Amino acid sequence: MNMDQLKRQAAARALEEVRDGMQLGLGTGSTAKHFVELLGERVAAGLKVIGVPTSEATRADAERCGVPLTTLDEIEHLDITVDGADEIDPELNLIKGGGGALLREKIVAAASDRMIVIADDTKWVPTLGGFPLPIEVIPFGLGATRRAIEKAFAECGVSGQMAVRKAKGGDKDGHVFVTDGGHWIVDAQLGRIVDPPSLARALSAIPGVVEHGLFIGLASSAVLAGGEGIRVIERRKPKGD
Ligand SMILES: O=C(CO)[C@H](O)[C@H](O)COP(=O)(O)O
Repeated sequence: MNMDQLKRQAAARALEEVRDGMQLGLGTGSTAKHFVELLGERVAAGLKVIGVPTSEATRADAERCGVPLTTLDEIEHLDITVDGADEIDPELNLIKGGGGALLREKIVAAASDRMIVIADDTKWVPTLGGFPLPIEVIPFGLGATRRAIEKAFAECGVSGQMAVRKAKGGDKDGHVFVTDGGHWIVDAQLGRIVDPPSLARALSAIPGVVEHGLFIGLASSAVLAGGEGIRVIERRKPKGD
């Protein structure tokens, strides 16, 4: 089974948790796209749900698949968000933002009763940090923000190269990548993040940082698809801890 088939399997398993009448957060990325497509098939067969997309790309996919959409201004809470991840550790802390949608993804996950992470099992790691940590920043004063980020890294026992993300492919190829919110992303190659909650707090305190890709205490469960089948890992602590 190839990687794409594994991603679709994980998405199909998460879909089993969806019930009639649910309000859903719809994640971003190639795995979440499978979920949106499979959800669209169920909607066509009569399932009544409504979704909040975490990016303009997911909005377009959901519209194409016939999934009705709303916003967090129109509804008060979400039952489940289903989203992918770039890395997942045994505490179900995540690195997200490889697709650049981390800000909306975090807002939507935080507004949900449950966040189900779907992934192929290569995303499961003992310690976060192999994947470059995306940090969404305001372009104004970027030099000062980068220095503050470096200081936060040093205080949290990590270090590594930072690079402003560039768009790959399409008509924006090679230009600075701009998020749906109009911000930039700095990717930090940290290697090993010894204390993700401390680093998350330190980065959140920097004025020029809009959001970062450390999702701490947000995921309720992870559905991991691999060559030997599907593993579902439940978070032990309550959401938010
Ligand atoms: O965080 C994300 C987008 O901002 C994605 O969920 C993450 O990058 C995983 O993507 P994929 O399912 O394509 O591997």
